[in-house]
Amino acid sequence: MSAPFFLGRVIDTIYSSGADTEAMTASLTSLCLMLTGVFLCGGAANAARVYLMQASGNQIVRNLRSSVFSAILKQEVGFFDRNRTGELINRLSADTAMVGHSITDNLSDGLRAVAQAVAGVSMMFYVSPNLAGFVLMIVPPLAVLAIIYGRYLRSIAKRTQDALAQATQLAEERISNIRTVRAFGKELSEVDVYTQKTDDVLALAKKEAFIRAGFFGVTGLSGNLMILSVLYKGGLLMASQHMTVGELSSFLMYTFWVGISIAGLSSFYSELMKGFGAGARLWELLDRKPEFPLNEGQVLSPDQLKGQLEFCDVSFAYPTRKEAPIFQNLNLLVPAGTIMAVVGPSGSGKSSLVSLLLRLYDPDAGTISIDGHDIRDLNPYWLRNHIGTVSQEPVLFSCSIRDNIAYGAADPGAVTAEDVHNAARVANAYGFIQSFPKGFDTVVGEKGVLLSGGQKQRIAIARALLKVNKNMLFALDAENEFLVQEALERLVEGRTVVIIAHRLSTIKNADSVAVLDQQRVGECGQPTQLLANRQGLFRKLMEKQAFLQEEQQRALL
Ligand SMILES: Nc1ncnc2c1ncn2[C@@H]1O[C@H](COP(=O)(O)OP(=O)(O)OP(=O)(O)O)[C@@H](O)[C@H]1O
Repeated sequence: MSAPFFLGRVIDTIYSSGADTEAMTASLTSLCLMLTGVFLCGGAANAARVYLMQASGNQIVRNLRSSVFSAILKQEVGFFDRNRTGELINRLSADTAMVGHSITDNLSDGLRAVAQAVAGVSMMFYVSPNLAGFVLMIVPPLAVLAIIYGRYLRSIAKRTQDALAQATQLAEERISNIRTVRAFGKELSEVDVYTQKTDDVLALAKKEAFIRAGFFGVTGLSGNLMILSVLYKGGLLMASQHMTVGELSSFLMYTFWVGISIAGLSSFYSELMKGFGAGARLWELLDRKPEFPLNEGQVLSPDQLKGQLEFCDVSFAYPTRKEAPIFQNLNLLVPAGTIMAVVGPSGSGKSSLVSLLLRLYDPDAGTISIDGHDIRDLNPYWLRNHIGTVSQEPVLFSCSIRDNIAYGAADPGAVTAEDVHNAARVANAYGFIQSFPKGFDTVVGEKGVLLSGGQKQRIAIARALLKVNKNMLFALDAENEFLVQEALERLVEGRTVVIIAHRLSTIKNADSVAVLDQQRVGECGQPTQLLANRQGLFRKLMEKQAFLQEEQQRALL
């Protein structure tokens, strides 16, 4: 707005200088050329500013996303019991985008507004320090108001992102479990629940719009007040001959200019505060130290690792349910190279035992050791790499069967097609994979939903095979069909195995069996010996278990 004014002043100066027409034309031409240059340079500088801010902004968001993702993946399993997937996904996508916006596009516009305001205020002081001092008295109360407003906006942005995370959490859970939702015919009621959650977001957005409108109203009003004060005080100064008409009119122009800059600054400040609010949870995530390290600690050499496993006086309760102990003074010894079947009623803690062995959680008391080394001293990354697991419901990723199997290897990129085929053969998976039109390139769907339970297990066995290490331990919880069982037997040959057993046939193949009862190992010994004890826990459990076939029931009697 001040550019034409500037031009007018310059032309005025040239003509009033009394120079001859030729010189005037020459200076006017050079002035026009200079202004064209400035104009073009200004365009180029603006383009460069926008491009650089966008490019660096995208880089910042990318770095932020990757740091947040890395911080999430480093957390201990207990963290994931407390924080839900959809919520974390929301942090990773929506919160980072908001922070990104507030420090990129917005920052770029903000910097321009700051530069404009500084230039405008400087010119005001240049033209009349006296009048500028008077007009800018409005700034301190405006600044106080801005601080209060900023705090409120930050907290509302934080609450909005939290509400959005809740809605995303619900959507993620229902979409990823659509089969269950559909089986219960809950589609419509779920839509209602989701809409309610988004209503919370809307209510907060309305509040934000209201408070923002109020602040913008006040900043607009203060711009007008500045103009009024210029007219009032400037009029007085002019009357007392302390100011000329030209000075007052140029001062007024600069006041307009500063007023516009303040509007730009308000918008910038609002977005920045929203970004700070959205970022609060991100900084919390980034600063959170996992309860135990991921890749620190002792690493055993292959000849040190024999595979003897011992639970000694272990007491444990899940972090989210400290009041409900799962184990109390549990003791269990699995000699190297033997198979230990763990049995017990549902909820007795069989899977929890495996979680402790993998150090997904730490016991509250007692120790778990491998070849005499407390697993808390071992590098968790190394430990998990030496324990093969196949669970009852293995989770596959939504990529090809080949990629799913190769995932088991330390370096999936180095796995050859032959390695994958061999692993599939040993795991009894080769036949069914080849029967698919796309063979090993078949995509298995999210969590492997496009495969049957047994097929998933056999692919999981092939995946575990690629992780095989000479003296590895195994924790198994999968045995429901013959082909799976046969594959498992090949997988575990000669290794220390803890198997969560559901079938008598599996138990009979084990060297010993441990019965979990009342938060400890109630009975442990050879399966045949335990079966012979009619009053024993194992015998009673076997008699009770519905999965015992009639034939086996008779054999027991
Ligand atoms: N992540 C968790 N947080 C809190 N409690 C849990 C968690 N996982 C399991 N539990 C609780 O721990 C107890 C033991 O569960 P666990 O899964 O180890 O039993 P299980 O013997 O393997 O049962 P099942 O034979 O039914 O699979 C149960 O009461 C369960 O509710």
